[in-house]
Formats: sequence, C-alpha cells, structure tokens
Amino acid sequence: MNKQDYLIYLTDKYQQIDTLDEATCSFATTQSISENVGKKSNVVNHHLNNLFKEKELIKINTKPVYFIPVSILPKLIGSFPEKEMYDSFEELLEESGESDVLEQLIGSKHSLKTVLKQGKIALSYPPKGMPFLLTGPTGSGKTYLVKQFYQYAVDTSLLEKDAPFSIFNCAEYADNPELLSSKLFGYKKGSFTGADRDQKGLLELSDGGLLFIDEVHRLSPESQEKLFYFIDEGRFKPLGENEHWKQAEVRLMFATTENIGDYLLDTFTRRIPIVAKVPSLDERGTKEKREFLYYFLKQEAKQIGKNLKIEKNLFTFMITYQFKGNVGELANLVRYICGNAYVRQLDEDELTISITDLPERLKKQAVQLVDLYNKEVLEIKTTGQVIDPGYFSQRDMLEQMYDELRLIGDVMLKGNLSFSRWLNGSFEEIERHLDKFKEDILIDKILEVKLQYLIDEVTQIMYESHQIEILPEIKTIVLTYLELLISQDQASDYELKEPIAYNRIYLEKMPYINKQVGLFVYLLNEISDLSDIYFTEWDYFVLQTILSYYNRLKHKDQINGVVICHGSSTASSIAETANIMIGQKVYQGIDMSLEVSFKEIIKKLQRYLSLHETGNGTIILIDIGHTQDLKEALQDRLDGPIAIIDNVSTKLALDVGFKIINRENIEYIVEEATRHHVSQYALFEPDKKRPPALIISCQTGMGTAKKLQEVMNEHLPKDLNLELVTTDYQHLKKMKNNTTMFSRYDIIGIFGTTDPHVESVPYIGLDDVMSQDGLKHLTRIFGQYLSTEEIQGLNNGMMKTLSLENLVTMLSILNPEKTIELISEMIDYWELTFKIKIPNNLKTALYIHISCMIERVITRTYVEDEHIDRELFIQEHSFFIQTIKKGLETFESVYHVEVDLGEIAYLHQLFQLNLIGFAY
Ligand SMILES: Nc1ncnc2c1ncn2[C@@H]1O[C@H](COP(=O)(O)OP(=O)(O)OP(=O)(O)O)[C@@H](O)[C@H]1O
Repeated sequence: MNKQDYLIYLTDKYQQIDTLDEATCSFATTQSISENVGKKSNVVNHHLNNLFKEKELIKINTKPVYFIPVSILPKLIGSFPEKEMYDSFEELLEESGESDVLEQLIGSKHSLKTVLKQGKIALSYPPKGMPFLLTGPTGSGKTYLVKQFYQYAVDTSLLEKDAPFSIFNCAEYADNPELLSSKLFGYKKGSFTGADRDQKGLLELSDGGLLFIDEVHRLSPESQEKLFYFIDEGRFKPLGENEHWKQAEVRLMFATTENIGDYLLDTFTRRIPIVAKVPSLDERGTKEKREFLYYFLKQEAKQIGKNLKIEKNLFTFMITYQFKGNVGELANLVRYICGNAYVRQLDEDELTISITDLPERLKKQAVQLVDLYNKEVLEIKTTGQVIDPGYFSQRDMLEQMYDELRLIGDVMLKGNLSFSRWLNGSFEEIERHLDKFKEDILIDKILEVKLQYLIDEVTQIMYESHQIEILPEIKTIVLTYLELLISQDQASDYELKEPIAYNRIYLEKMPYINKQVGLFVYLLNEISDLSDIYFTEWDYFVLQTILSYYNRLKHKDQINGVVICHGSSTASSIAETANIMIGQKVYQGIDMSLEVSFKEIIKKLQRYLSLHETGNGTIILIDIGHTQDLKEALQDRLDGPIAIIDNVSTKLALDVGFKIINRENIEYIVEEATRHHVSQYALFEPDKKRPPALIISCQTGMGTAKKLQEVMNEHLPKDLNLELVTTDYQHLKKMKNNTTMFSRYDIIGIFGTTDPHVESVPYIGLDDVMSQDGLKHLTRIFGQYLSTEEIQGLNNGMMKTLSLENLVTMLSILNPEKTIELISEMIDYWELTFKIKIPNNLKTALYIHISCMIERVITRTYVEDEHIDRELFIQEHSFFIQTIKKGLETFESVYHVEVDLGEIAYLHQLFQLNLIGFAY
C-alpha cells in the first residue's frame, strides 16, 4: 500500500458514517488501520503523518490519535476545518458549528425524527410560525427540546439573535388563575389590590420571540380563550384593561404530560395544528440509552475534572433499568453516582464508580443482576473520549463469523467443495454464532418486539403480494441476526471482496433467493421506523445462506420418511443406520423417551414436517399404534398423502427407504412393504380445508389497509376462525381471483375503500360500514360466521374507532378537526361547481386522500407521477384543474403552499374511477 491508498482507505470508511466521535471512528487510529490492512503500525504511522504534513489529513489529538481526511469534512460537518489539529472531536464539532443544533441531538435520526420535523415545520411556517404542542411523559425532555428549537430558530434567522425566550409553567399558578392570567397577559394599575402600576405580561415581553407554556393542561378555560383569541388575531388585553388592545408577534410552543382531549377546550386545541409526541426513554431503545449515558458521564467527567472508570456491571444495570422519570431521572442518577464516587475518592486522580454508589433502593436490584465474573470497566476521559471494551463485542462476534465463513468459502472457491456442502457448512457456522450471540449478549427487549413485528409484517407482505413463504424458523434466525446487526451500532468495516464473490454464485445457482432477499431488505427499510438498516454484502450473503438452506430443505423432491419409536435412542439409531446404508438422508428419527409425552412428540414431528415439502407424501414408521393420533395431528397440516406403518425394524426402514429414493408411488411402497413384513399400514389423504379469510384492500394504499385490518381485528370475537388478509388494490383489481390468496383461503368477502369488482365475491365498503345501513352490510358478509349480537358489536366498535376524525388522525400530522373542516369545505365547493353529488364512498376516499395530500404538500414531498402527460392533462382538463384549484384555495392560503399538478391529476383519477360519466 502506498500513501495514497491509505487516504483512499480512510475516505472510504468515513463515507459510511454520519457522526463523528470516538466510538464511530474507531477505524481511524493507527492501530486499527494497521490491524485491518495487515501492515506494521510504524509503517502506517509514517504514511499517515506524511499525509498530515501535506494537509490531506487532520488529527484529533486524543490518545489514541484519530485521522480524518480533509476532503470528507464538508460532507460530515458542512465545512472545511479551520485548524490542522483538534484536542477532541467535540472541539472540531463546536468549531464547525454544525449546521443544525437539532441534528446533533441524541436520537435525531431515530426516535426524535418526527418530532423534530414537526417542530421545524411549526417554527418556519410563514409568516410567523404555527403553534406547536409537545406531549410526552415527565422528564422525557420536552423543555429541553423547546430550548433547542429556540436555538434552531435563532441559528436559522427565523428569530433575531437576541429574540426573547420565556418559559412559563402553568402548574406553578394552577391554584390562582387570576395570578396566572396576569403573569401571561400583564395587568393595568388598579386592576386588583396591590396592582400599583402597569405590569407587562409574558406575551408582551416575548414579542418577536418564543414563549413556551409548559403544563398547559393547567391553564384555566378563561386563559385558554384569551390565548386562542391571541393566536387568531395577534392581540390581547391585559387584566383591567377594557379599551386598548395590545399587539405582539410571538411563536408559541406548549407542552403537557396529559391527554390533551381531557383537559383542553376544543376551541383551543383546534388552534394548535401540530401536536408531537416525545417518546419515553424506554421507547427510545437501548442504543439511545447508551448514548445518553455516555453523554451525561462525559459531562460529569468534564465538570469534576477527573477521568471516570465505571464498572460494566453498573453500566449494564443502568441500560436495562426502566427509568419512570425518563431522561431527567437518568441524568439525575448519573449525577448522583458521580457525586458519591467523588466524595468516596476525594484524593484520587481518577474516580471509579461502582454499584456501591447507587442509591439504596436501586442497589438491591442491581446486585441481583451482577455478573460476578465481569470485571470490565468503561472509561470516560475528561477529553470526552470513551473507552468501552465490551461495546464492540457484537462487532467482534460478527467478524469472527465472517472469518469462519471465509475459510469455508475459500475452499469452495478453489473448487474443493460442492455448492451444497458449502451452503450447509456456511449455514451451520451462522447458526452457531447466532446461538452464541443469543446466549452472551443482553437482548434489548423493546427492540426485539419491534423487530419481530417488523419481520412479521414484511414476511406477510412477501407472502400476500409475491407468494413467497418465509418459514417461522427463518424468521427466528433472521430476527437474531438483525438484532446483532443493529446492536453493533456501526457497519462493520470488514473486507467485502469475498462475499461479493459468494453472492455471485448464489445469483447464478439460486437467482430466486437473491430476489427474495433483495425484496426482504427493501421492504424492511420501507416499513421500518428504525431508520435505515444498512446492509453490506456480508449481510446479503448471510441472509441468502439462511433462506437457501431452508429452501433446499423444503424442496427436496421426495417422500419424507420419519421413524418414531419408544426408547431414548431407538428411533434415531434406526434412522441413522438406514440413512447410512441408503447413502442419503431419507429418515428423521424421533425418539419417544418415557419422560416425554406423546403430545411433545407430535409437536416435534409437526415442526420437522413444516420445514419440508410434504406434497410428495410422508411415510411414518412407528413401533406400535398411535395411528389415529397421528392421523388427527397431521391431517390438516400436510399437503400430500400420509402413510403410517407399524412394527418398524431396521430392515423395514431399509426396504421402504430404497423405494423412497427410487421415487416410487407411496401407495405401492406401503403395500409392498407390508406384504414382506409383519406390519400394517394406514394411508390417508389430508382433508385440508382452506381457512376462511376476508380480504382488506384500499385504493389509498397498503397503509390504510393495514390500519383497517387492525381496527377490524380489535372488534371481532377473539376465537373467530377467520383470517384478515391485506393486499394491494391494483394487483387485486387486475388479477381478481387468480391471486394465491384465493387458492390458500376460502375468501368470504372484500372490505376496502373502493370495490375492485371481483366476480362472485361480496364487497363491503368502508363507507357502507359507516353508513346507517352498516349492520345490514356487515351481515351480508359475516352472517354465517357471527351471531347478530356479535355483528352488532363489530358495527358499534368500528363506528366508534373509525370516526372520520380518527381516520384522518391516522393519516395526518395536523389537527384532525381543522383538516376535516377544510376538506368538507372543498368537497362542498366541488359538488356545487361540477354540479354533481359526490357519493359517500368517494367522500370517504377524498377525506383520506386529501389528508395524506395535505401532509405531503406541507412537508414538501411531492408525488411524482410520471404517467401523466402534463401538457395534455392541462389541455384536456383545464376546467377540472381550475375548479380543484379554486377549492384548494383556502387550504393553500392557510398553509402558504401550492398543490402541484401531479396531485391534481391524482385527484382526477379518483373522481373518474368513482363517478360514472364524470365529464371533466
Ligand atoms: N436530548 C437531551 N439531551 C440532554 N439532556 C436532556 C435531553 N433531554 C432531556 N435532557 C435532560 O433531562 C432533564 C429533564 O428534561 P426536561 O425538563 O426537558 O423534561 P420534561 O419533559 O420537560 O419534563 P417535565 O414534564 O417533568 O417538565 C433535564 O435536565 C434535561 O436537561
């Protein structure tokens, strides 16, 4: 490697990250580079220092030193550096004044992403912003966020540099509404006893700035009314003032820990178009909790002026502990333990913080979780450097796994290993490492649940829209792998050359697997709110190996053989002997030891068979009886015929086994076998009945369909044997009953926002359910499944949950009432001008569609409809465009936006599809 190669190497690594700190940049030290490229550290050091002298690199002068290519800095911090060397990453970031304070917040790209986006919209909304309400539990950081929003507004010149910023906490005056009102609006001399001069209120004092009203649910109705008058008109009257109005231009932010509907006047909340939720600390996940811990510990180290060492046990405890008081409580706890450690070790140069420093009530809980063998400590330096030895163990684990996979892969690439042996070997390595990971590493429960849900959703879509079935076994192992990927916090910088070669082989041998994995990754990132999960070639390789392995297992084109015997190893030894003598795996042995119930055996058998293609048939060799039990357990689970032969012996297993690999017909095999043995057989076809299902499909998209599925699920009796399956509307409309759903399920009806017209399948519209005749319509579909009372319950439940307001809330970041009002005005206008009566189904579709559109327009994410010919559309539908635009006028002026032509074309489609003979 020459000097330039090192520069390329580093630049490449920095391309893959988006934050600058010790943990993320651990690849950029001499030591790490030397280990990764396999060159001696003095050689690496020599080249790096030359690059530094030539001003190609800058240094972060901590121990160890970190190197950063100058050319990458504009991408990372928005500008070129002013110096060649910095004492810490913090110093570099401070100097760069990184463009946006909000982006530097912990969780800005994850848990706070939506809140920040909403806050920015609220602040920058012309001409003077929109009122903004934050909800969230105590200590979650609402006040802290508002302070950052203020800073953001100043930094981006939305507010003047010295614009006033005030915080007003209503709870402090909750017992004295008069006083509260006077603080907020001011008072006039003589307006009450003791008012001996005019006094300005906070509104006036905040003119040109930002006023944050905390615990707003404690505001009296009178003050709420005065405030909303101020929001509407920009003016107010101080207490005791009857004549003159005062004016002020103030951006308002509110916060509450309560459910707003319970406390605030409707008229007041309607004036707050944007409501955002700040997540609790638990909802923010382990990764962010860890970042908070680092952050607060660094602050303490700096303040105390001593390096900190913190026991790993204590650190782990704090990550797993549920802080009811959220970030605030976590911050206090860190301060507390550091304070304790400080007092204990006044004379020491550095502080060691241990479980003894916890408050009593936590100490007891913590010691129960302590791993006595873990003596690791984490170090936090006053410079801000963090040394967390265990932190990269997940990454090490991944890299060890890659090492093993590379060893097997090398043999295969040299031509010394067949494809299938390579595949099996690789799979076993992956499985072994993931098992180890599960044992060793603390699993983040919340993340696990989220991921599980996500994988279920993705695999369901894969099944429903693409007929790809992902086995439960695959889901479990993929879940663990994703946990490992996400918890390592940073993409591995492991060499990618080999997996590229391996993936090419997959593409050649099993192209459909490559496609499936591509789709899986795509959907995962589409649906996930975990921010993008970055997949390297290694990850693709691992996922393809997992899928291919199970796929081959499942599609072995032969009859399945199973041996079941009493005794702790009789069955497995017969199976093994037969397999060896036959020369391939024909049988799976299932031992029936005395301690295990037959139920367990059945479960084992079912699990085994679920992994295999059973369409070709299954032969079960058993020692005695159980024919009826087996029949019952398997009958509705398997796809092909099932034969059960009793009196199993090795000889019988061999006779049958050879016939199996000869691909002989199952009936013939069992007849022949019993003729030559003292065995009897039972042969039966499965009577697999298709389960009944209701399709949910919406023209407005899969998102709405999923929501409707949730709502309906909630109100159906829990023991009802009916699946609710969602599918893409366009696909259904085109393919009708040729979709796999119709072969897998007995479809009893379709529920949605628009009828896809599938012959002989009843359709029920969302608007039907919402109409007066809802009960009648539901009976049409559910009549033979539910009792009259149950249908009534379903109808009432859905009406309640699916009020238009809720529907719109599901779809909109804005105040639902306001949105509904706006849309209703638009619809009235269009009905009048087009001289039509818009039917209910189109109305519902319009409400849903337009609230989505408002969101798109406000957040400036336009639909790009390439299918329309803009010129032609303008020519042919000028009246339509004009009328729609006119209807949208109020909306456009309230929000200072312009709805573009793509959206109008979209609306046009909606009108045309739903109104027969619509002429415009
Ligand atoms: N993102 C953050 N980064 C650093 N410190 C934070 C962050 N969020 C919150 N804090 C700290 O946590 C503590 C509690 O935050 P804050 O007072 O903003 O919470 P809150 O939601 O307003 O609580 P409450 O509802 O009880 O008023 C404060 O000390 C704050 O500095």
